[in-house]
Amino acid sequence: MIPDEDFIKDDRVPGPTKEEIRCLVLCKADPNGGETVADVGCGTGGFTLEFAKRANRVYAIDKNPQAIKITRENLIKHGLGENVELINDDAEEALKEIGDLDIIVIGGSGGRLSKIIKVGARKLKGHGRIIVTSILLETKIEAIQTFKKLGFEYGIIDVNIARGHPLERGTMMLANNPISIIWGRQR
Ligand SMILES: C[S@@+](CC[C@H](N)C(=O)[O-])C[C@H]1O[C@@H](n2cnc3c(N)ncnc32)[C@H](O)[C@@H]1O
Repeated sequence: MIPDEDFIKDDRVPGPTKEEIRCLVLCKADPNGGETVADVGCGTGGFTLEFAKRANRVYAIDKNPQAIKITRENLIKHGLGENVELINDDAEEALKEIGDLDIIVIGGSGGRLSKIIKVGARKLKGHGRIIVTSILLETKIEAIQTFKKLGFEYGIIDVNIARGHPLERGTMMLANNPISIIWGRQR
């Protein structure tokens, strides 16, 4: 897993998704090397880089051109990118244009989550899965409701991570913001 501090960051682009959360998303996505993956709302490329190392092909999609630029820079910094296509477009439009997918990770939806999941679901191969990360209560409810409507199996975890920070007298545990991971797959 790539440490958070090894990513190039930008004030105009949120991310990277914290290392421990990337780890759990990979666990739920369970890539074995042969998959085609879409990282929807790639931001700084947190998921894009991890999947570039573990899947066959990755589409990194973001509507913010600065996010695409930073993701490209992070791929280059880490010697990755040969199997990555960067797409600067809105998620729904981009997903319509690309081929079949095994894994879709959604880290940003701009209030269009339900639509994005539905468009993405049409591209999923039989065993395909969609993983959503969410900091908003409303987003996780929307994800679950959409998976239910699609007849998908689904699951959710809330993750609260506290990292140890060394102080003079000991180690202080500092909490990160809680985040939810919601996943769905065809039955
Ligand atoms: C929280 S950031 C994702 C961080 C990323 N997972 C990382 O590790 O750097 C969310 C991103 O989603 C993008 N986004 C939001 N709505 C979108 C949409 N409808 N289509 C494409 N990108 C979108 C934003 O531009 C932003 O860069």
